[in-house]
Amino acid sequence: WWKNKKKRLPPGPTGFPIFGSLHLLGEFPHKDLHRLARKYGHIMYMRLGLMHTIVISSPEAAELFLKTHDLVFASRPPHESSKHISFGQKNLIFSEYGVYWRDTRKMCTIELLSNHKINSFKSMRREEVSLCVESIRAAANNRGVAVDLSDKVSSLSVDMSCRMVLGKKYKDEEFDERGFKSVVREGIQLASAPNLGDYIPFIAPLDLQGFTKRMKSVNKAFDNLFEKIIEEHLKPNDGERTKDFVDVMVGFMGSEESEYRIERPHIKAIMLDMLVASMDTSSTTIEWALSELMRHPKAMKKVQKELENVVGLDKMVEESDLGKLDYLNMVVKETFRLHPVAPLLVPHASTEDCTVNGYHIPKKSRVLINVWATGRDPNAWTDAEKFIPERFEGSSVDVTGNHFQLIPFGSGRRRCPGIQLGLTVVQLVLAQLVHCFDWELPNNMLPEELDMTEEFGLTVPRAKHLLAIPSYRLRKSA
Ligand code: HEM
Repeated sequence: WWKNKKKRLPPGPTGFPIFGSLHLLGEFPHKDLHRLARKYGHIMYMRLGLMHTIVISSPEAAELFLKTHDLVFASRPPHESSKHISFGQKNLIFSEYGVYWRDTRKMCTIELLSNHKINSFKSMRREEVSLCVESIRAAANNRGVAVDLSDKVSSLSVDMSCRMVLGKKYKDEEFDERGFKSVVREGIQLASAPNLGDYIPFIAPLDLQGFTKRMKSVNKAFDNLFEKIIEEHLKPNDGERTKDFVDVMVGFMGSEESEYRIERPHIKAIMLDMLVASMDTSSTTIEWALSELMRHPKAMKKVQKELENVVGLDKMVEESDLGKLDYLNMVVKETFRLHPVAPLLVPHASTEDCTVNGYHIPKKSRVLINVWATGRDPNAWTDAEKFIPERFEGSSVDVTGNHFQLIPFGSGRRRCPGIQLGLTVVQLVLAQLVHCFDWELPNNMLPEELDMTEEFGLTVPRAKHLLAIPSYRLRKSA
């Protein structure tokens, strides 16, 4: 402590013994940290519990941590929920920087998330999106009745993720008496709830919040399902089935790598990663994009006009159309800017002492990159609080991690490996829902009256479900 004090840590609030500054974080930590950064600066130090925590709040600072010193900050801190839910933190998302992380990431990137693999699921996506459109079209026959769009989009996303990762859709009753979606939700909720054990490790075994018991129960439910699925995948494939993620991973089972051997717990942890990482991220973004379009009818009309010109009212959108939908892509970028799915990314951790911008950053610091703040930085964005997709007209700024004012997928070594898949799903579903239907808010609600309150979690969705009244707009033959 004395040594660190002499070495000039970044500025930040002084906390209490043991708890540090945990009391400063409320319901929306990204907003609290944004407020604190305005006072203390874009590289801020605070102690959360016993943990050194560095909070980054500007594009320039993010570049220093994710590019200039990327290697030092490419690890993850220990995480209670990954330990208990994700098979001993053997997952990719939370694994420490090292050989295991590098090899599993390579396997996922090449074997599971490559363009070739993503394309092999194109017809599955078309089928599932069509089913969703059909169910909304049926609802549209009851003129004037609102559908729960949040629910529709979330179910679509769950079904697509299950088919891609596990090979088929799982009905709630095939899982556990609690049902598949509710156990996934419970897992996600537990993973994002502030767990005192993460901040004050020596009290973790006391399980004062009762989280560990619930996490073990969630793990048990997944374990049973995943064991069944692995067994099914070990049987010879009759050639009818498209090779899914589990097929690929089962192929690696038992393989001896230099420092570890891939066994069932590793595979189960990565299966869970892929499900969680693909389910809520895409649906949350689609939900926010639809909400913004409903609040901005001119932008909605502009997207529909573009779709009319590029696709036409005689047919639905195909994935091959997506590259031609310039304005739709600007809407997606603007949505990521204002509503990043993971506003603090996933915590990074430093593997050694490091000096950044003259500040001492101790080894094993947690680093939180506040992309909710960088997306609103007034030095990088004009009228930063306003939804203006046109700001991207003629701009080279994209979301892939090269422009630090917009990094909803992170940047550097720990950048999201599912960007291509995530973007495809978001663009396709959004385009289809806006192309096939006109949307009206219920109860004569004015666009500006739509509640945009967030709910903080592992992802940050709308607090209240988005309800809207559809009317089918394609020609009857479509
Ligand atoms: C809209 C969609 C998505 C968004 C916004 C998103 C965002 C993110 C973010 C912010 C991170 C953390 C980056 C960091 O720590 O610096 C991440 C990591 C990750 N994402 Fe995504 N993601 C999306 C879709 C997906 C999909 C579809 C998959 C795969 C099926 C996926 C798999 C992963 C994995 C495995 C990691 C951990 C990478 C590592 O730690 O090395 N993501 N994602």
